[in-house]
Amino acid sequence: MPRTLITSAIPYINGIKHLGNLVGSQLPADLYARYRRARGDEVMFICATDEHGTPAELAAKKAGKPVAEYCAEMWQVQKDLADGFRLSFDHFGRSSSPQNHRLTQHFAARLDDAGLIEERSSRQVYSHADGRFLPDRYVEGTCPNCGYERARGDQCENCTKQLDPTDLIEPRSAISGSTDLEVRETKHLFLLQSKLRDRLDQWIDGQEGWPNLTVSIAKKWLHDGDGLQDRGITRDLDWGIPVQKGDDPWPGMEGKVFYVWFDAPIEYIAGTAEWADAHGGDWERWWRTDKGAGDVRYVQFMGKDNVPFHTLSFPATLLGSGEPWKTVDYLKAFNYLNYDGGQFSTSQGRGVFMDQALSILPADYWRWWLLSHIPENQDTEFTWENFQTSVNKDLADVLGNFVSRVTKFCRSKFGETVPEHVFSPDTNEEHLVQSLGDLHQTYQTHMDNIEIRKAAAALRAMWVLGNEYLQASAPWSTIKTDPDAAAMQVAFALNLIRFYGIVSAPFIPDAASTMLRAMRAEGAEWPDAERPDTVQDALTALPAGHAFTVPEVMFAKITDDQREDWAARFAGNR
Ligand SMILES: Nc1ncnc2c1ncn2[C@@H]1O[C@H](COP(=O)(O)OP(=O)(O)OP(=O)(O)O)[C@@H](O)[C@H]1O
Ligand SMILES: [Zn+2]
Repeated sequence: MPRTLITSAIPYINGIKHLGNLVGSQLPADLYARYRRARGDEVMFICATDEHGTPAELAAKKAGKPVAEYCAEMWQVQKDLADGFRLSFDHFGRSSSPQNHRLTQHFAARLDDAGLIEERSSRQVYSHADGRFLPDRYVEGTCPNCGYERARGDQCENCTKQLDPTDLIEPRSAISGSTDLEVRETKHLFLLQSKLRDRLDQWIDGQEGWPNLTVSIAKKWLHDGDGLQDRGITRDLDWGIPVQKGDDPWPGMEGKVFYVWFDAPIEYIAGTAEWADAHGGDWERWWRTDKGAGDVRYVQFMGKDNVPFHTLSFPATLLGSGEPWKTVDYLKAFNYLNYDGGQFSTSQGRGVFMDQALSILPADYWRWWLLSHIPENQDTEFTWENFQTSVNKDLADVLGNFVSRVTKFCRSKFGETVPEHVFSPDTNEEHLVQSLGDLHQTYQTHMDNIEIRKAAAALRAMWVLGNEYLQASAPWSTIKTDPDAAAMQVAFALNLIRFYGIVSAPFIPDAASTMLRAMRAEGAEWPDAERPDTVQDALTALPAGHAFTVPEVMFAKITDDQREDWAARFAGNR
């Protein structure tokens, strides 16, 4: 059985995620996980909260809670919202887990043994007004690379360059805004990424079929300017993974913790170990090529700003350890989703957030719009008009309407079972089988290649075919002259609902299970487009006499009043 390991960039703990975060990482990862499971793979789908670092400390302080307590609560909030969006993680872990402590300290020890860690006195920004060292992202200033004025000390979000706070022009404290900053000496561990540059370069060259966005970002930071820089991997903070060499103390590093970007990706592995401890499985067969992970295909999902960490920093940790760890096989990165003429922003509370979205509409409405408009090749924008149009057209008019018409018509004329009929395909049926077969093949290929917008377009086109078939065959007229033909048409259309229930499930899992439940066809298997006669077989799967029910309305249309109300309610900042 093929085995697929899937990870989504892990969401930071300090607040509820917006729809941009969702569509840039967790949601497409879920789409793919659901698809691979439907295709019969053994799947391990891991996500977690990213809990360390100053923003968590500050958010806890603001909430008046100890940071550990705050993180535990926010983990639950994020977990519940993930469930609400039907994100089918095998495990939703926490980067603060004991498993991650152990693994992070283990990797640091291995890297040190390999001569890839060096203790350096570094100069760090101390803020007199705040009475503390300022970690990277709490120093803001102008990017030396592109001139963006709100660059953070760890990275410029405008040009994606990884920065050190001391690189910034006109630095200021992001906590207090104070410019009364002083650079002080403090000792830190550095990962000698520069020594790994050639190995990383070869490793990237050895990858087949990586998307352009991924390769170009990686190559840029590998070669531009001075090339890949050594990276400080420790911080003067309280909340984090204590710096240790495996189980042993690290002399001189007392009181320091690992930098959040060092421990966060290791949580992909630790999250699998958490899963194993909770469920009694073996995590190493997913992660160690010497322990059975040789046949695993590992796919990562993330927004573009995370690409350097996943193509360079995390692989540096894995390769540098000298141990046979599984590295990523395919890395799917996304551009940004913007919100109504501007950017989504967690800090400014701009946009629609996951809890708000679910408070106004069920998950499938959002999943469909987000996935069919995912910022795959360029940034895209959420507007309420566009959202209303897509939902009303694709989900209500096309798919929902088809299911409703077919099931209600059958109930009124033949009762709630597939009518007795002889399958004698006429031109309409032959056309449908042919066209649906072609589209299904296209759909499957795009899903295999993780071309999400193209896959959504093919799925939508398959739904449209159902309505076209109904219009062309017109069983409500046929029944007056040729009841046998009408019975066959209705039976055919009921089978189409079952087919839609199967193939739509990765995108709209709730509506898909409504369709399959209504057709009493739960557990129906994916029709493999590669097999001959797949569609024809699928469209004759429900035999005469098979009972069904008429489902509740699957999708309500969004009214103009609702659209205006929501646009007003979610304008401005949270
Ligand atoms: N507008 C966006 N569109 C698509 N993906 C995004 C967007 N903003 C962030 N992401 C991605 O969301 C994932 C989770 O992000 P994370 O929780 O770390 O928040 P973040 O990157 O700090 O975003 P923000 O600054 O808006 O809080 C990351 O993979 C990131 O690349
Ligand atoms: Zn920049």
